[in-house]
Amino acid sequence: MNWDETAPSTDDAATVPDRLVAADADGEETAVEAALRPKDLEEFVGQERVREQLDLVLRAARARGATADHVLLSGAPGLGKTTLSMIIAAEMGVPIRITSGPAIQHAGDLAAILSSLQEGEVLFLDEIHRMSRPAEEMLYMAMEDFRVDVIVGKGPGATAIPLELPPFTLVGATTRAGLLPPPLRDRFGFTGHMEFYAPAELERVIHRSAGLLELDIEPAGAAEIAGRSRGTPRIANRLLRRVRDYAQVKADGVITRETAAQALDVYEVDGRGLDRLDRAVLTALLKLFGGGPVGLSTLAVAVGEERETVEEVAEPFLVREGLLARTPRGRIATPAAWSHMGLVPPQQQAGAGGQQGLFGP
Ligand SMILES: Nc1ncnc2c1ncn2[C@@H]1O[C@H](COP(=O)(O)OP(=O)(O)OP(=O)(O)O)[C@@H](O)[C@H]1O
Repeated sequence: MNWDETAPSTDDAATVPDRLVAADADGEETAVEAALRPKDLEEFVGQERVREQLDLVLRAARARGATADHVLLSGAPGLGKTTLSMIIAAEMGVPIRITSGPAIQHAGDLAAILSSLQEGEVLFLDEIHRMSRPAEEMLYMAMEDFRVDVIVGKGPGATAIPLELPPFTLVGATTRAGLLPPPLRDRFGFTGHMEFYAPAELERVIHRSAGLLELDIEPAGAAEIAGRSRGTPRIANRLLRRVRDYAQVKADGVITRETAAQALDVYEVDGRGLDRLDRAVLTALLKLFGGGPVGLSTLAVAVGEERETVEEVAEPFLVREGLLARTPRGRIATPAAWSHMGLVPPQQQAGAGGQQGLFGP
């Protein structure tokens, strides 16, 4: 494998340092993650539809003795896009080159990578939606005709020198498929959308990782971690490692439901996967603003965080979980938010004659 660069795989979103439930990989995690990556489609947990479709695409290409079609993988961070790209290369028996959109600032950067690919090689382009425009245009031709025009010189004297490329498979990954220009999207032969994982699937991921790390884990312990992992294997693996530390220091090393729950309580990741920031946002919304509606800026000031942090780091998960809603009048808490935080909505406290809330009595 060949790493062209190791730029962080975050979007432009605000980040909170050392957040245990962040879906992006932190710098030191890469090596640990590499050890836990499934090596083939058989080992890859969940994503049944994408897996089945991809299996057909790869088998057919192998049977024809051809290079596999270009593949676009979309989905949130930490769901396994990089892992799947490595599996594609492994299944096809070819090497893989890994780079990312932000690392390719000039068309020349891309030309250098493309011209050094081996025949059949997989080029994994993470965050493909963040590539520069000239590089993107060069990629169109490379994907379609396995050829690029390298521009030599400047101004009226500039000439385009055509460069033949070996056939290769581009695997593009994006958190936002909608941001890709249609001409680029159309050049992929197969698009797979990665979904968040069901708790039972995360349990399988956790058992598999526990096996590789030689940990003693009970099924109920795995279920407890899975329930707090926000549908994301990367978070599940990270929580597992923290629980392992706790079990080693505070218990006899065995990961039971109790050990897992106690460990994750220490790390302030609650039963539903909310962390300190998520809970602070909900607490302010419920206790200070009666469940809303309240404007984002006001909510951010109340929590003592930047507006972007609340909007980009905390809110997406709270919205996904059905705990918070964004409305034109501001943020509101849902009934589920009140019950998750163990609080009673004001209209219920006031009894039947009390003020009618947004969700009725
Ligand atoms: N389906 C899966 N089965 C088992 N483990 C998985 C699966 N998907 C992801 N993982 C594990 O989760 C971790 C993160 O996966 P990966 O790096 O592939 O995510 P990603 O979608 O590429 O994230 P990013 O977009 O942030 O780069 C890896 O350690 C990998 O082992």
